[in-house]
Amino acid sequence: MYLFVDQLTNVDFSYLDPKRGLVGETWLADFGLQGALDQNSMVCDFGVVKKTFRQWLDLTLDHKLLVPSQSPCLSYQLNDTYIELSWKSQRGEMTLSVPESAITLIDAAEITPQSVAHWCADQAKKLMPNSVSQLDIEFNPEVISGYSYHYSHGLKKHDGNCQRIAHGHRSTINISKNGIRDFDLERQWCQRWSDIYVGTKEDIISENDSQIQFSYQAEQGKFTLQLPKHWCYIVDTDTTVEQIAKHIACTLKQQNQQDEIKVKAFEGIGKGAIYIC
Ligand SMILES: Nc1nc2c(c(=O)[nH]1)N=C([C@H](O)[C@H](O)COP(=O)(O)OP(=O)(O)OP(=O)(O)O)CN2
Repeated sequence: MYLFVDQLTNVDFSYLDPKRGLVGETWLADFGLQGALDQNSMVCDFGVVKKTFRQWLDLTLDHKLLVPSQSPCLSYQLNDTYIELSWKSQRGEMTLSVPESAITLIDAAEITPQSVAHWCADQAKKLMPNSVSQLDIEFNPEVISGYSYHYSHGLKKHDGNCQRIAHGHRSTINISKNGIRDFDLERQWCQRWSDIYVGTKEDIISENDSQIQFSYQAEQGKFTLQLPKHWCYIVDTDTTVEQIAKHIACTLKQQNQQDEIKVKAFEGIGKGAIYIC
């Protein structure tokens, strides 16, 4: 018998890519289980399936940086409970030092929905009863009819995992001018923010013509990230979605002073903030 749970949860994370560098991403997770029926005539109780895999994905992928451990772009070392790594992509080089818990090493040459699903199914199969003979996982991006952008960031004041300096999202945005959706502005913003690191000015500890280094101490430890300047967009505030919506709206207002600008900024899927000015 085959049991499925579509869109069991979604995961928000960043990953290292050989061409794009640091990429913020959001995927929906579908699960499938092949197995014999138990004494309750079930392959496995839906409640158990959902709770088990949601918790496991929260611990393993959500708000983490996924690193393909077999990639030639990667070099890394573990120092006690910290990981230090360097990533040489076609777009430039990035270095990072973070608590080990902020990283998941995926045993693959590249991060793709398929490689991560394959790795996760291997790891998570043992969480199911022996009567389950096969676990299938599929990751898919949300179907977005308009434009979207991929961003990474870290919220040093967050008391949960959003404090990690390189986690991210794939998000859409709705921009209206005087009550009418302006798809051209949405396109422009999403092009500007494709594969961007949105950094907070006060977290910059050094900067030269080509590189920016961010560092902060948060509850989980010290986070340090050095990136090519052209991967970054710097704001004066924290990078919560509330501040992002406000920043985008105010920037567009400066260029369109006679108009009312409304920005509905998403953080991942189905949530975000609205700012009107
Ligand atoms: N009001 C806000 N709350 C939170 C923000 C924010 O910008 N404004 N941001 C975050 C983090 O950036 C985080 O990445 C959000 O992801 P999310 O998946 O929603 O995190 P949760 O753990 O809260 O939700 P789960 O569905 O359990 O993963 C956090 N909060």
